[in-house]
Amino acid sequence: MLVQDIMIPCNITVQPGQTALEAWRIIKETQLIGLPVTDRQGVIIGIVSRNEIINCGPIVLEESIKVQDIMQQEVYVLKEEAPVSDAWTLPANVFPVVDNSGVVTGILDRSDVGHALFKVASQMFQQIETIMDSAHNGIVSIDKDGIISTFNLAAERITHRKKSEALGKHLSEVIIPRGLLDILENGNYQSHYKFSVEYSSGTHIYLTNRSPIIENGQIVGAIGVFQDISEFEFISEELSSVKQLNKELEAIIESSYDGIIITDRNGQIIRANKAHERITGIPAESIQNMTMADLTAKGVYSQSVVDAVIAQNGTVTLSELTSNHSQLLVTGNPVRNLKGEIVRVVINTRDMSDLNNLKNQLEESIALSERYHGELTQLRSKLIDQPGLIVKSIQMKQVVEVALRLAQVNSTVLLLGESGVGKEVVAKVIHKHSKRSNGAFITVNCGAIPENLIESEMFGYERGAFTGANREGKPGMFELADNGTLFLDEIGDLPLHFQVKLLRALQEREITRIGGTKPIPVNVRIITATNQHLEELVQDGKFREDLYFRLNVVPITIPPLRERKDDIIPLVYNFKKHFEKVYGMKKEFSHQVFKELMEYQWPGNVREIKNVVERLLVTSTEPVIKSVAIPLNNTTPQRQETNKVTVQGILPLKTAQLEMERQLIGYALKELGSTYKAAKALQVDQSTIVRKVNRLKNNGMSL
Ligand SMILES: Nc1ncnc2c1ncn2[C@@H]1O[C@H](COP(=O)(O)OP(=O)(O)OP(=O)(O)O)[C@@H](O)[C@H]1O
Repeated sequence: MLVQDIMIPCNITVQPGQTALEAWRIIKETQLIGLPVTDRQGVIIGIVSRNEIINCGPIVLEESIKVQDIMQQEVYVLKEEAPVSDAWTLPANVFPVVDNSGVVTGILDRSDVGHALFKVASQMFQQIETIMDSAHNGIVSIDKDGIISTFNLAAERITHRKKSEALGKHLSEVIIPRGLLDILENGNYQSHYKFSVEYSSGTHIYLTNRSPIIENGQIVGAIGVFQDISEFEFISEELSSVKQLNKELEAIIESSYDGIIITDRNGQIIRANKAHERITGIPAESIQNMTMADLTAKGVYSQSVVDAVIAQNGTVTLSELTSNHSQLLVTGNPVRNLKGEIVRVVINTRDMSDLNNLKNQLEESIALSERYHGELTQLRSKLIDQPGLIVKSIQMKQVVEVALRLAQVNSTVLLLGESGVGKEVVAKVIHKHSKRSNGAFITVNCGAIPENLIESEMFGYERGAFTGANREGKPGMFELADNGTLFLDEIGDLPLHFQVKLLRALQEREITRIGGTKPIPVNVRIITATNQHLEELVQDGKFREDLYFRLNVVPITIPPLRERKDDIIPLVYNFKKHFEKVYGMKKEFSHQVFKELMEYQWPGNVREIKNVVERLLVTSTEPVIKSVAIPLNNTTPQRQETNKVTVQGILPLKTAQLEMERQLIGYALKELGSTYKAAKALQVDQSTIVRKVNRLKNNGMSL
């Protein structure tokens, strides 16, 4: 606002020599608040104001009182175009106003200046309030006592408190964050300060700038501008997850072995991966400026899959043969906007030549592996097919396969199975296929050696070691089996006192002959066998646990014949052929014979089959044997068969006793296969059988 806008226009002036009364009359007539006093040249030299004339009282009515007597010489002349605020700062109540050439054009009253400035201030205040209310950010100001003095519309919206409720109240009664009060105390400016407030509806995050209001160096209040950025925070989180997603997508596209290009609906290429460069030879950078039409023009593709996708409004797969004879499978997938319009096409290019090569290689590998498999099976069956060894059932094949594998290593093997199942046969297979096959295979039937002889049998003795010993001394089984295999059958019958010695020999790999002082190193592979339950013997204290663990390194269980019936007929044929050769005869078995043999439970297992076949061949007079004439299951006689012993003449009782024992024990051993079983069947101790067998041998009688 300028001086000319609020001045009272007037060009009347008075001379210093004019009477005060004259000046009073002019003021009264014109209603002016004062008149400028000019000299003869028209220069303003003072001012007479209405108040001053009145203050002079009745004296002004006297002719002698001149203007110069009552005028104020300290006069502040204002230019028409000066801002009104200039007048406010000057110490005068009436101001003469002049134009640019210094001619008096008006009079300005200080109270008009005050009114004008107040009006301007009101307008400005109104404007500031409008500006504050139109601000998106909440604005709150407080005075030095924390009383809210400003609270704009955005603050209303953000805090859900009415301006009318907020103004004049202490800040802590209106809003939760009290940070503005801290500013009153510390006077620090706080910029971009983030804080969150928990509401029942959820958490809101705010960003605020707070600053103190300072007047004359004193904090008189504080103002805070704040913004609810919960939405931005959410968007920012969304944005970073979208960015992450974009990165992942890029990584996926780049890691694809297939070529991938993305175009807009017009075929303009937006993106292509490295694999596409590998397949087509067009650098991924230069392809960015191309279209699908360019690629077809270059002969990379014979037709545009983008056009096909647009035409068919869906996924399209095309088969392409490139100029360098690569076969490509090109699939275009449309990407649609919310309206369902196609906006992008993602093209996957697969080089089928690689796949075809791989397919061919795979087929070749399969053929090769089938050939190797066939050869392996042949080799395996060649290995399994040992002369005189029948391995037809799956169970027995598994046993022999394991045995062949174990032949390659030196582990101690424990063969488990009923009497006559073929434990010794399997032990021999292991030995025969091992690196020790050139060494000896020594079998020791632990149950057949008298307790007092076992050590000398196993470890040998030096000359003169004991009475009755060979003069020259004798090597034991360990020495005989050096560099070969020692098969310890019926290991469960080993006397306890010898078990500890055997364990030491196995651990130290050396033995000491009886009567000897020097240990003899031996390189022997130990295979043991038993038809007893060693764990039970261990529990009963009849077998040392440490020896049991030392021997039970690799156990192989040979199933009984009744559990592998597929072996029965091949075994029968095998033994038939064998005994026909031995006895020089040829006979046939009827269907009935095979049926009976198949149905029988074979408690004596393979050994029993062997005996039965021999018996059938030698006892039958017919060329075709019609049935198994002898009772098959007569292997474990429990009844007293008194009529089985016949006396045909007189002979010494001792001789008769020996002969009876020879026949009976010999029969039992042949039928049942072990001293253990024979002892059980004859209802005596096993040691009795062993003792009697030795007595018979000592009497020159063979079993
Ligand atoms: N698979 C087989 N093929 C041919 N003959 C076999 C087969 N299995 C065992 N035999 C024969 O059966 C008889 C008994 O076999 P072997 O002595 O190996 O049995 P074992 O289990 O060791 O018996 P024991 O426990 O009584 O010592 C032997 O004459 C052996 O040749």
